[in-house]
Amino acid sequence: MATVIDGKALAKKINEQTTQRVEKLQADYGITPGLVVLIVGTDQASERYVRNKHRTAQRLGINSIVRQLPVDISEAELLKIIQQYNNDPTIDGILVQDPLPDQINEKDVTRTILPEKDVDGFHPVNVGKLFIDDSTKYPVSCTPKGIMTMFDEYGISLKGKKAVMIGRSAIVGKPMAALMINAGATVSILNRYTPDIKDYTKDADIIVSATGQLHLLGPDAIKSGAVIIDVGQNMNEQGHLVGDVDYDDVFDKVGFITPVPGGVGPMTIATLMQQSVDLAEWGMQRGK
Ligand SMILES: NC(=O)C1=CN([C@@H]2O[C@H](COP(=O)(O)OP(=O)(O)OC[C@H]3O[C@@H](n4cnc5c(N)ncnc54)[C@H](OP(=O)(O)O)[C@@H]3O)[C@@H](O)[C@H]2O)C=CC1
Ligand SMILES: Nc1nc(=O)c2c([nH]1)NC[C@@H]1CN(c3ccc(C(=O)N[C@@H](CCC(=O)O)C(=O)O)cc3)C=[N+]21
Repeated sequence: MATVIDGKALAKKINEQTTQRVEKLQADYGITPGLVVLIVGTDQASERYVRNKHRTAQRLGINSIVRQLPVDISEAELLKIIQQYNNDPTIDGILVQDPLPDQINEKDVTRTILPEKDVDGFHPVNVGKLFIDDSTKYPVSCTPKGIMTMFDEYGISLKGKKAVMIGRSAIVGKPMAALMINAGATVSILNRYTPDIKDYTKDADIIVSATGQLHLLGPDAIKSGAVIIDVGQNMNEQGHLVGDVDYDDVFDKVGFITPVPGGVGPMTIATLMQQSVDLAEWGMQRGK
């Protein structure tokens, strides 16, 4: 029998802790964590995620600012806006929502956000710290970090495990692989050119899938008792939100599985809130 990893319930628990931390920062130091989300253009899915983030932040007592920018904004203009928030002491975290239009080079954006305000953990300095498993405090991409919280909560150890990461993006695949390497797993990172992903997935103890491909994994692709973490957000043939994995078909075979919706998604948002407060606390400790 599979255990469902209930991301929604765990997110609620994390959000309660975050609320208490926000209250304490306010009571002890008169500080309210500030998060700014910049969204370029009017991608529907992006707008929905940003709305969710904004609502959650407000509920938790975080000062959340959402700025919708025109789809034809120049890169120079966007970088200037980021600089303004870099210099704004009321802002602790800056997030620029993916995807960005073609005229904007994502890496320029990533480099411009101060590492100390990089709530997504995308800045090269923070990515470098993750790869060297640095012992200081630094932000990490929220989706992979939230998945590590899920492993922890459900007593899933990575040490000595065979883990497969399907996808190699800067937001999910690479940082997730790094976290699993740091936790002692043996990690394979697959991409669209991997000739046959089953060669890897059928032996894996842990599979994290972040591809955005419907029906990527069925029961034939997985080992009995495997842990399945489904990051994908896809619309199926019936117009429902589903993951990369055929959930119902694999359910009886797996050990643990995250549902979509209600798995990784809510944990991404809870981790973003948690990390916004982390940045505010760390800033204060540095004597910002
Ligand atoms: N739940 C959440 O909180 C979040 C969900 N998502 C969702 O996760 C999915 C991935 O997002 P993101 O990482 O941003 O997407 P990207 O498009 O940046 O990356 C997708 C990755 O999947 C790989 N891939 C695509 N098809 C296959 C295949 N058939 N076999 C093996 N690898 C494949 C690509 O390979 P290649 O590099 O070779 O092109 C790429 O590395 C999306 O559905 C997105 O909506 C994303 C972020 C957060
Ligand atoms: N700079 C940046 N940082 C991000 O973290 C980032 C981004 N850009 N661009 C887009 C992706 C995607 N993403 C999601 C967040 C929450 C859900 C989520 O809450 N999903 C719900 C369903 C929500 C719904 O109803 O659509 C669930 O799975 O239960 C999904 C996806 C963050 N992203």
